[in-house]
Amino acid sequence: MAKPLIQMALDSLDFDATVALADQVAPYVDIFEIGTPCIKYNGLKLVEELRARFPNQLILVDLKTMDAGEYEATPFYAAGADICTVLGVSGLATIGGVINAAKAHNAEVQVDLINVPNKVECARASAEAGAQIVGVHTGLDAQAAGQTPFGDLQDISDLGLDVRVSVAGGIKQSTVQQVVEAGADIIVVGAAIYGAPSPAEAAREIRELVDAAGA
Ligand SMILES: O=C([C@H](O)CO)[C@H](O)[C@H](O)COP(=O)(O)O
Repeated sequence: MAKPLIQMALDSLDFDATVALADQVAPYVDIFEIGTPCIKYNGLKLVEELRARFPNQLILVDLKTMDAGEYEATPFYAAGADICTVLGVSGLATIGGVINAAKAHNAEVQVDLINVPNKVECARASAEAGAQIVGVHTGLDAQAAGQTPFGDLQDISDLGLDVRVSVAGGIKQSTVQQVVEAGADIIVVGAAIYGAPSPAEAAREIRELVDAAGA
């Protein structure tokens, strides 16, 4: 099994603070996620900036597309995104549109299972449609209501689909081992890094934990 990748969620609205945070944690992360509020606020310019600064990290743009898949995703791939997200609840027509846009740019698609009622069915259909990643995701609002992604992660990774499985939703140092053991290929961490007194130190700890758990 390949070592899981670490995805840092950049969830600030501030352009310069986002770039500065990315600089601090770059040695420890594999993927920069431009979070949904951040990409809505800052747009393509931030994708271009991070693409130019970080040739060694993948860039995921968390569009959470709900309609007009190909039309919405195309400029973000053209600006340098390696991965864009589309909502599982959008349906296969929209997911297929984002897959078309990704193919045209030799890039990838993540289907976000957030709030999907039948996650197993959606993950299967997304894999069959050609998505490369499915994301098990407990959003910030659901986390505030006490939910976690752990049960869903196990259900989706147990399917053994030909996709990578990403997990997001309040992952922190104490839950890294659990999600690696449950089969996560991509571990998304936001608040546990950007909310730490030293984001670089928190990212370094997460890197060590992921590498140790995946060894
Ligand atoms: O995707 C996210 C959320 O929907 C806002 O865009 C977060 O980036 C993701 O949940 C990771 O952040 P944490 O849950 O704080 O680790």
